[in-house]
Amino acid sequence: MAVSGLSINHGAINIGTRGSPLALAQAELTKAALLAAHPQLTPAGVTIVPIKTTGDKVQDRPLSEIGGKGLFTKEIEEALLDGRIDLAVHSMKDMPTFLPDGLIIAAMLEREDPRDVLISPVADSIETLPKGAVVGTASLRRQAQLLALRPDLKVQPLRGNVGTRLEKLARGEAAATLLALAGLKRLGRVDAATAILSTDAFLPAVAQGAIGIEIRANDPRIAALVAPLDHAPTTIAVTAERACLAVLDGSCRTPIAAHAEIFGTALRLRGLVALPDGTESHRAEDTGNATLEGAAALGRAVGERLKALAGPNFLA
Ligand SMILES: NCc1[nH]cc(CCC(=O)O)c1CC(=O)O
Repeated sequence: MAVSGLSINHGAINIGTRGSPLALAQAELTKAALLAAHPQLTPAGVTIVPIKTTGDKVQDRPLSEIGGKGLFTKEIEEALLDGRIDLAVHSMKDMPTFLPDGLIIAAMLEREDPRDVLISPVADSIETLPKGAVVGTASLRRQAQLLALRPDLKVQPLRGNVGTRLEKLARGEAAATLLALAGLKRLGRVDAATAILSTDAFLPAVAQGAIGIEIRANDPRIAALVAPLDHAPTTIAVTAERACLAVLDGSCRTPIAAHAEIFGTALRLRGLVALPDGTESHRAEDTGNATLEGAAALGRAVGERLKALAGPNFLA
């Protein structure tokens, strides 16, 4: 490692992350995992560096309108390429399908529960929401699946970090919202959940609940450091989901969901593409080998099936 004139920096590790409470909680989880895996590391030797991203600055418009994915990662990836940080901790759900040259996802922590939850002060399920009620969500995937179940509901954007959204809901800005259970768990706010939605009724986003660790592709020191943090079943499942997304990723305005599960040596992947208004959707499902190669092949196969089912205009 280079030693500059003033700062002697042998082995200090900088972890880049967004500054939201959820992102910081995920960075702390990663730091704790690093310290547990490497007794020679000290808490003072591992620094969490919060970085503001475009996605954090824009609060007034749906992210799908400003360019969707990448908005939460660009500035962090620049810091990684510059050497200001050594690893970046991301919600894999927010990661673009393709990474910039020179960066790789070197490890994924064990996935948290991938399901979505309903949060509502006025109803205990999607079915019992009042007719025509307003549901706050900026996610087209959630909007499409919700409107398929309840075409009478109105969907409005509800932005901000998880805490802000819960506050907006409590103030009556919407009758309900939908959030990832994983985020609530990591924030210690599972108490806010009204109902957990089964993956059969509500297919999760690609990689929902998974935390990825991104590093420079040419940094063997950091690669060795994060290797023990990788949870292979999570990486296999998320590889299948992201391979499916890569086939379909024509437009960030097309709602896409995909969820992979391991049963012994088998990997099952279910995928969905839908219109944002919920009036049309297509599902595909297949099973492959629960290996990295099997996952990539399965993801591509399910993606191609969905593409064929949906037709060219759908994904345009
Ligand atoms: N798009 C924001 C985002 N990115 C990751 C999570 C939750 C944690 C996860 O899915 O891993 C959330 C909030 C939400 O969708 O409720």
